[in-house]
Amino acid sequence: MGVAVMKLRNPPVNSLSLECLTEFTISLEKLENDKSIRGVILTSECPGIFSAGLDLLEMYGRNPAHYAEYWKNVQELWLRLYTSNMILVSAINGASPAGGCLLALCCDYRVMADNPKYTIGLNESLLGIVAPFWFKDMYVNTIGHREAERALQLGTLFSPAEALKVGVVDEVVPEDQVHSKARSVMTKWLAIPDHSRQLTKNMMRKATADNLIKQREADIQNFTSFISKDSIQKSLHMYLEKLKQKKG
Ligand SMILES: CCCCCCCCCCCC/C=C/CC(=O)SCCNC(=O)CCNC(=O)[C@H](O)C(C)(C)COP(=O)(O)OP(=O)(O)OC[C@H]1O[C@@H](n2cnc3c(N)ncnc32)[C@H](O)[C@@H]1OP(=O)(O)O
Repeated sequence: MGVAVMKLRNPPVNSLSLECLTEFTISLEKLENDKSIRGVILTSECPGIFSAGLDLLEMYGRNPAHYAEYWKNVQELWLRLYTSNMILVSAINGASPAGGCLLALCCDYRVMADNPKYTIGLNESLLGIVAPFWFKDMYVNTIGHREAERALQLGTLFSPAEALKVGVVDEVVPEDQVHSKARSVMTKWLAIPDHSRQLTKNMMRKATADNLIKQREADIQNFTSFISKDSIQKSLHMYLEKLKQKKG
């Protein structure tokens, strides 16, 4: 039926390393250029984890040129996903913090597994960092200004039930039905003529995408100088240590 399934596989936690981001972008571009493909289901092959988000090791202890290169690729993937002409449905089968949530938010429809261990949200503030304006814009577009304002400041990671209530996801289903539900949602979306759906999607998303496109270079500079600060590097160090200690 012209649907591809993209399975994220970068063990152990599907963090979006530079290599993973690049591969993701290339795969997406190939699908976009393949006229037989009308929809993509985005999911994970890592048990219990959709994606741990951006790779912290790409943002910690590196040099400014590396940060700039990394951020350019993060922007590129986001622009491709957010403005894709294809129907994107995410089958969220695990934890989905920060950049993981960002991937899901780019989709046209989000189905999440009903497992309270899985959480989703833009938790950047918990790391001592700030979600960039285009992460924020997309959050506002999805859950509204008030909910986004609160969730961004608190760095809220929502359980599936909470995520459904606030609108971060569209549907929560038993874990063993996530993929079948994503397929049935896709079937419904495929019934809509592509040209009218694509024009409508473009109308809804263009202003948000353009907001980044017109200031990509400045955004890279902002990221690079922000992430290079000693205080921010210290916060990231502490967060990484906390992740290590969690293991005991
Ligand atoms: C007003 C002006 C301001 C200027 C603004 C400028 C804008 C710039 C701001 C910068 C914004 C940057 C945006 C960032 C977005 C992100 O995505 S940041 C990443 C956020 N991710 C997380 O917080 C997730 C952290 N991970 C977890 O919570 C857990 O690992 C998990 C729930 C995903 C899985 O748990 P579990 O299965 O128990 O595995 P762990 O033992 O915790 O982890 C295994 C292994 O993986 C490492 N790891 C985990 N996450 C990451 C990651 N994101 N990146 C790199 N590595 C990660 C973890 O440390 C373990 O490593 P070791 O085995 O100990 O080596």
